[in-house]
Amino acid sequence: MDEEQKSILLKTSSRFPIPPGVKFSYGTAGFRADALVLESTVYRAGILAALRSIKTRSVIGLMITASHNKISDNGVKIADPSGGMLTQAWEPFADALANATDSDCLLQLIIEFAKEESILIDGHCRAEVLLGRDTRPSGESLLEAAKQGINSIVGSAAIDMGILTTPQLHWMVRARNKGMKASERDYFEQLSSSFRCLMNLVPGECKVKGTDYKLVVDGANGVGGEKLECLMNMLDGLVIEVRNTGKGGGILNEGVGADYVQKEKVVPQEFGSNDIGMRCASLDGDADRLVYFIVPSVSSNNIMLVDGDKMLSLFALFIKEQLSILYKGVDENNPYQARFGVVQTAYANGASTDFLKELGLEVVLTPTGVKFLHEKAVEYDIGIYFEANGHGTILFSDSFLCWLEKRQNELSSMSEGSEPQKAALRLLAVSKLVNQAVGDAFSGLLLAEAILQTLSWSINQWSELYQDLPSRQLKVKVMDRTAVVTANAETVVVKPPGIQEAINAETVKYPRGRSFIRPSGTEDVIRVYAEASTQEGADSLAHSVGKLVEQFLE
Ligand SMILES: CC(=O)N[C@H]1[C@@H](OP(=O)(O)O)O[C@H](CO)[C@@H](O)[C@@H]1O
Ligand SMILES: [Mg+2]
Repeated sequence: MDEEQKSILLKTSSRFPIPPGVKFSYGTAGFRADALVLESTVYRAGILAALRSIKTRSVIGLMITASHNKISDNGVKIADPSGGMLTQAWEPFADALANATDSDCLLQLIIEFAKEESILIDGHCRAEVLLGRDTRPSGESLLEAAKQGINSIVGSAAIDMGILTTPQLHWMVRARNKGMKASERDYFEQLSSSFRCLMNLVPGECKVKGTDYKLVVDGANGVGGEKLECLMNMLDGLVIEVRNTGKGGGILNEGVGADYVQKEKVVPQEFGSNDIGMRCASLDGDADRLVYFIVPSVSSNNIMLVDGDKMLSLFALFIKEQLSILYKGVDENNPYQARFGVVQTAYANGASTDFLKELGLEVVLTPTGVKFLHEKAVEYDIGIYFEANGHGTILFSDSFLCWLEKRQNELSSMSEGSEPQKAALRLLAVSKLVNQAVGDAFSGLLLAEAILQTLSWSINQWSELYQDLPSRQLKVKVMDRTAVVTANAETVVVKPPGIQEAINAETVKYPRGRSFIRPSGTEDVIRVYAEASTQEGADSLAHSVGKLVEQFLE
């Protein structure tokens, strides 16, 4: 590193001193904290993104968002060249950078890391970082900090893509690195044209018309509502009404949004008795999560939730069905045996896991956080992953897609319009509709809508795929959440000693009881999950385990 580069880093970093007494950690989904303490972190994440771009000789993404967190929080996460999350191998460097106490330490860290990773910071390797942010008011000044971080590595370009959903930015990074068109318009085009393709394949007798079949979407008062309004104007065969777009004065994630709806299981604001029985959906603050719900009656505020597990189940069922139709037309000696797998976390409702296994699917568990689920899902030809909260996607391997294209061409010349050919076309359309970089509420929504129409199902039929086991989630505030250490995809606590035995002793008291705890990676809390055969049982188990957390961690 030459002297000029060093002095630029020293000078710019001195403008972003780290706040005293805060420890930053690249958690489940990047750095998150009160926006007031984040400028130095975002500036440093900018440096990291530029270095990652030089190292990988690819375009990198930097997204400023705190998703479902409250509006005063913000956060930053990095998208790798594939469009997926930053490689976990760089997380310790991200932590070290964010916590470096002053400019000299920061410079030293960068020099050492660049040496270790053989990153040549000489101004000749050009770095390119795409920037996106959600609608949080703190986003603009944090964006400026990110730009300064990126620009402090000589030869780097920061490209502001404006206000975006998280999945849009990840999609753009992936598209750029694949040499494809990567504007927001291209993203909307890809989604709307693959949706059109699926809708054109809906059997004639299943086609529904008119506004009776309207979908009502809660936009969480965030970026998702605004962007969905753009997308829906490009869609045929689906009527969407968006509420909580953020324009009506509502506050981001306050009493609205997918996280609120899924965790509290109550009606979001602006929804009520007029919506009884309607198909409703809720996005989270950066539109990478989606859940569906129904308002069942006026008498209570409760909803009937169709969560990520049920979305996963619908998608898995549909894909399995299309594969079996497709294979019917394949030469027995030469079928492509697609490896089809499902990835969930410990938060998946036990009933969903049973359902998926009964379908004959391979189900694996990973720790919470898309980075873990995604990493596992890419091992399959078709890997579906979903968190119960509605974050997930379906990944297709290149080799399977290549075979599928070829097979589709054969089928169209041999038996145009046959069921196997339609199945091939549907699977190809799904691979384009579904964001291959990261979970995307818009992809999920359009796929769910297309499948419901193809099967001619109501949301009630979907919901009845299986009966959720009653569950409850709680958060417990403790002195030090890192005192809880888990293993086996977070299903067992190994520290503090003794707590797992105490949790077991509580759990056995409840029929179909299951409970686990883990430190949150996005909030300063310990999360408690409990499941049992009755709601009272789940509530009481969660409560008792919450008490254990207090006892063991005070
Ligand atoms: C129980 C739960 O919903 N946890 C969420 C939440 O992570 P925590 O580490 O639990 O705070 O935010 C993550 C990022 O959005 C998401 O991936 C994850 O599923
Ligand atoms: Mg989110």
